[in-house]
Amino acid sequence: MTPHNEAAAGDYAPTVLLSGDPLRSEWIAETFLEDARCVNRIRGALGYTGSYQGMPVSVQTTGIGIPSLSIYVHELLETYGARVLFRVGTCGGLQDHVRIRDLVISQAAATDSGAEGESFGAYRFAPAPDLGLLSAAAEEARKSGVRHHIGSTASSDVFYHSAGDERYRPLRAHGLLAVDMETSGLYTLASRFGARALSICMGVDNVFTGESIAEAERQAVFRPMIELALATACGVS
Ligand SMILES: O=P(O)(O)O[C@H]1O[C@H](CO)[C@@H](O)[C@H]1O
Ligand SMILES: O=c1cc[nH]c(=O)[nH]1
Repeated sequence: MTPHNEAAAGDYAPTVLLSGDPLRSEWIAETFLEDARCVNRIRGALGYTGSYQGMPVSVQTTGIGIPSLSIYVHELLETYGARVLFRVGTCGGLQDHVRIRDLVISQAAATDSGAEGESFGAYRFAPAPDLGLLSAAAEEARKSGVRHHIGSTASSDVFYHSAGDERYRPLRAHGLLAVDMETSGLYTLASRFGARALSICMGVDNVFTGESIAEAERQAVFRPMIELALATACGVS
C-alpha cells in the first residue's frame, strides 16, 4: 500500500492505461477488460486490473495535471512494478487540422510545468516517448485508418490562462499539435524509472477553431483511442 493506493503487491499488471478521469477508467475496465476487478478506490482514483486478449492489463486514474499524475505514476513504477504505460487522455488542438475526435500521438512534449523544479540543474529535460511504442502505435493507427496525427505536443500546468489563447500562439507557430496537462510528466517519470511510455490523446476541443465535443458525448467516442492503445500493447508484449 501507498498513501494514495490500497492495492497489494501484484495487483497491477505490468501494462497500465492511464486516464485523467475516474469514470473513463471505469468505462475502460467494463468495456475492454475481461474479469476486471477494482484494485484502488482511495480518493476516487479508481484502478482496475483484468485482461485483454489474454494479456494482463490495468487501468489507473491519474487526476488532472502533472503533480497529480506524478503521484500515481511514481507509485505504479516504484511500488507496483508497472513497465509499460499508455496515457489515454484528452487534449485541445493547436493546429486547425487537428480536429475533434482525431487522435494525437505525442512524439515529444514541451511543458510550462514547475513540477520538475531544479531536478535537471541548468538543463531543460526533453520529455519523449518510448520509440518502440511510438512506432508500433503509428503502424497500428495506419492499419486501422483512424484519423491521427503524430508530432510534438505541450503539457500545461494551467487550463484557464490569464492570457487566454494568446498563451498558445508560440506553440502553434512552432507546429505543436495539441495541449494537455500530463504527457510531459509521464515521459519524464518513465525516463527516470527506465520504463516505457506513450501518450495517445483524443482532441475534444480546438483552442483556435473553437470546435468542441460536449462532455456528455465524450465517453463513447474514446473507443478508437483505447483500441489503439490496447492493440499497441498487445503488439509489443
Ligand atoms: O481527459 P484527461 O485525461 O483528464 O486530460 C485532459 O483533461 C483535463 C482538463 O480538462 C486535463 O487532465 C487534460 O490533460
Ligand atoms: O488540457 C487540455 C485538454 C483539452 N483541451 C485543452 O484546451 N486543454
